[in-house]
Amino acid sequence: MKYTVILPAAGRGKRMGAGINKLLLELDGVPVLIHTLLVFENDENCKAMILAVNPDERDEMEGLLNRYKIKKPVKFALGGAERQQSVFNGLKEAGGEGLVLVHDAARPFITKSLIGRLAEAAERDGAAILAVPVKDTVKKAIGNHVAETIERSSLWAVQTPQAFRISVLLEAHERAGQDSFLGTDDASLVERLPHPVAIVQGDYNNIKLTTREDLVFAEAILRQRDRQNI
Ligand SMILES: Nc1ccn([C@@H]2O[C@H](COP(=O)(O)OP(=O)(O)OP(=O)(O)O)[C@@H](O)[C@H]2O)c(=O)n1
Ligand SMILES: C[C@](O)(CO)[C@H](O)COP(=O)(O)O
Repeated sequence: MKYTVILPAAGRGKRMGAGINKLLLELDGVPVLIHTLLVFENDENCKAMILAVNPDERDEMEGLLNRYKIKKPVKFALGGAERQQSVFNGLKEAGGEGLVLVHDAARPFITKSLIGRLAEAAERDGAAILAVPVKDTVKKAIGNHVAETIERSSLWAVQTPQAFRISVLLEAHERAGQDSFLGTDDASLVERLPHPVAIVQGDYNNIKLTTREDLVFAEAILRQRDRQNI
């Protein structure tokens, strides 16, 4: 099933500490942003991309799209102070019906097969997310002492893309705005409608480049893919 993908790309990469938007850092000589966009460029089910960007980075990003010959339709939306606002601004450019995916541009290791499985689930249930079982024990703290250990068997580490029927996501963002609710992912806005959200098994390689250590993992993933000719 065909979809439009919204790619929030307007963060400032504070935790990466590179002094620039981490999406402009290069992996194997190619900007992180382009690694991510090429997956959607090469997915025949992707109809169009909507990139939420910082105004001061738009020209540079547009130049990268031309340099790396991104041919699919790309619309630009205004990045917001929060990821949620960036996504909402992108959503307003997505048209009113069909399937929309929201994918962190900082997750360059997404694959067509994961996207396909996710889109199928969202087509069926109206909303679906990629997630992987948590591997560490997770605890709640009060100050720097343990308050509670969370039962791990039902915990998932959530990834993107997250996929939705456009009408569902639009209602969720509008409701969150009315309630001044700020979520760290789009699914949390849909859950509170309430609307069911399906979980689709993701991949531990589908990491979000957040801190410097992630760049080391990223280079290792690229080397592994080169060896496997992915
Ligand atoms: N106001 C924001 C914040 C984030 N993002 C995007 O949302 C994705 C996930 O955000 P995150 O990993 O937190 O990126 P940054 O906000 O750049 O990181 P930091 O919080 O360390 O500054 C990234 O592709 C980022 O560019 C965005 O479009 N608009
Ligand atoms: C959307 C997300 O990638 C799901 O894990 C995550 O919540 C984004 O968090 P960030 O702090 O905006 O990177």
